[in-house]
Amino acid sequence: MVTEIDAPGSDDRLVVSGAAKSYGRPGAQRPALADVDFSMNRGQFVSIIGPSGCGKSTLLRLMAGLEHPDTGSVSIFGSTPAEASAAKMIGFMPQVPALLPWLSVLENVRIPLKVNRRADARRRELPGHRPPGTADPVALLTELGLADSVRALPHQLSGGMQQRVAIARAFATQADVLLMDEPFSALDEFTREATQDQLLKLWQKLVTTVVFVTHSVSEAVVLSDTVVVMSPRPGRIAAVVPIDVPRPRRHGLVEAKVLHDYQDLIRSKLQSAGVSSS
Ligand SMILES: Nc1ncnc2c1ncn2[C@@H]1O[C@H](COP(=O)(O)OP(=O)(O)OP(=O)(O)O)[C@@H](O)[C@H]1O
Repeated sequence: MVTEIDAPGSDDRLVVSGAAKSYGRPGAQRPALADVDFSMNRGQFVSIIGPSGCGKSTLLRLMAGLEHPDTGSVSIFGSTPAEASAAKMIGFMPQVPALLPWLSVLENVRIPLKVNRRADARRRELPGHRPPGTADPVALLTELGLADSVRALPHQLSGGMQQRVAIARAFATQADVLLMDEPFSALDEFTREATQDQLLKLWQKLVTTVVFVTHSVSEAVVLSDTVVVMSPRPGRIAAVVPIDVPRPRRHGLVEAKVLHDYQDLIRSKLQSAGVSSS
């Protein structure tokens, strides 16, 4: 059964159906993911939360086409992850910013724009794609508060600033879906909250679909339309929690209380799934 995260729509959904994945040599394989089903609509911000080792990154890699499920399938708006990846429909943001140290901030953001024409042509041929396009790197960096740092080298920036450069780079190609693997886990709380706000502003402005892996219950609640709770290894979808709170979510005591209630709900779902603490 596919867990619907929102109302169904034709090719405008990202769908994972019955995906299972094991690692290890034949005869000694250990399952990492078992029978994962869900679907989400274009433009949603969905977070995946679960205990360490439950397969969150594996699931993201299946969506990115970096690995293949042993059984089941993944559809990115009607295309396979391999097709979507070749057509640059997918942006991937890892835990570490992975900036090229010899290039300036601006040059780092421009890297994915040196996309060959073949990728643009492929994107036009696929169903459910956005028209190939780019966001202006300087405008993105300005939006992220880095207008004065465009000529700086990565080592001259703080960790939070480097992560913002990586966000700008991820948004630069206007990918249809951004897959983000714990991008803020190394940031201090203050920087993390500021960076979350900036990510949300760009997400709303550029109308991108985001799948965001995190260990943080509060981060998942404040960012997401829907939080997907995974059980311990082998990972399954234990619960899908829509966060029905208007945006922006940071202001006002009433909203803060609602957000805390959602955090409690997700913690209880994690406990029911067999996670001892979060
Ligand atoms: N390439 C691999 N080879 C062998 N085992 C792997 C490989 N990749 C992941 N695993 C195992 O699969 C399981 C799921 O890993 P994964 O990194 O997806 O979990 P995770 O939920 O993202 O963990 P964390 O929250 O700690 O980052 C883990 O037990 C991990 O050791």
